[in-house]
Amino acid sequence: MIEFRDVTKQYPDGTVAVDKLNLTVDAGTITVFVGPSGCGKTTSLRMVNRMIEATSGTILIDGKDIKDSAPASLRLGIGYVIQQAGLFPHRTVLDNIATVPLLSGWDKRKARSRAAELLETVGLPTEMGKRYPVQLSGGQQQRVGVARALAADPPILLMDEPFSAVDPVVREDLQNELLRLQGELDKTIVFVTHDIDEAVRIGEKVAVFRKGGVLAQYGTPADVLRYPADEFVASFVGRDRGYRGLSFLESSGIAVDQVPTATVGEPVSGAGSDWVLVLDANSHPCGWLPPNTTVDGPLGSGSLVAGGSLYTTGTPLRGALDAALSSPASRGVVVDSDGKYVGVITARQVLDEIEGHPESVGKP
Ligand SMILES: Nc1ncnc2c1ncn2[C@@H]1O[C@H](COP(=O)(O)OP(=O)(O)OP(=O)(O)O)[C@@H](O)[C@H]1O
Repeated sequence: MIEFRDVTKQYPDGTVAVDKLNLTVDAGTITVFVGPSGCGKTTSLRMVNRMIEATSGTILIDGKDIKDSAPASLRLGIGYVIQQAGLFPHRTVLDNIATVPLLSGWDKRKARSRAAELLETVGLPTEMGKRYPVQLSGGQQQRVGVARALAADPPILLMDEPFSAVDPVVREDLQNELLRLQGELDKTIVFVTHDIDEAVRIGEKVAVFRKGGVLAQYGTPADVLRYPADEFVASFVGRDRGYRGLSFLESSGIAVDQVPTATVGEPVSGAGSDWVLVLDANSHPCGWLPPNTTVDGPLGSGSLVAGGSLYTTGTPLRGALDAALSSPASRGVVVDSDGKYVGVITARQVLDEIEGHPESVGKP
């Protein structure tokens, strides 16, 4: 657990970067500091490992004032990941990852074998260990940066805009990877970003900062989206916050309808005036047959119109709305957790479900 108690940082030129910050980061969670540029996120983060010293106030880690630990020994328990990974260009990937274990006195063999293990943990092939950072893509470098921060198995990980230099697709991969890793490692992670989408995606708690290093709101992503504390937070999280909030609204009991179905490889009995949903032999949806399509003989996949996205029961309603809106038949296909067809829903049904939900988005 990390506690900020009345923490203020004023730089020598008089800039107050962080103003009386009070906040507790729970152990084993991902807490995201988010806010516009210059609002004190990085300064707050770097005060935790004493790369920046607070002007006043106290920071406690597991109840212990960080000022009572020498910065070098404090940092052994705190991994640090920065934008563009910050790898040493003249060291191989393996030696980059082994940096902290070597500094802590491990022998070279043990440090390298730990590094090889970590490459795998972050989803990179071991052969990559021999390469130099310049021979890796941006996303791969970021993974190495994460591996390096994890090398000494620190309980705390500080991540400063770690994924902001990669393209959106790689970024999503890295976010998923971080969530997967956290499921296994259970670290206390503080993650800085200026991107609200990233914040609500990966944060269990989100701290929204405003200019002058003032904490505007601290809560779960769902709370920040549904009940922004003030106008600043409301405008920072954006006008589509209602739609984003659907990410947190789940429905296990949404009522579904049925449509005519056909199976690939079998004859279609009596094409009618409605869309026909085509399934494979295991009941997984493959696509749609438009109304009044005649099929001679067994149904091949060539005559199908691609389906929209699928909605898995029990997952957030945002997926249900997307399935309904992206379906050529104007009905979203609902599947169970094994991907088997359950039924269909219209956008209207999803909206009715949202409106009837006690936690409905935007309703206090
Ligand atoms: N060494 C410094 N000397 C003086 N002012 C500084 C120094 N470092 C940061 N600042 C100022 O402190 C404020 C907070 O900066 P900080 O880097 O913590 O913000 P941030 O929210 O992380 O911003 P960004 O998203 O742009 O990185 C800014 O106004 C910045 O200009």
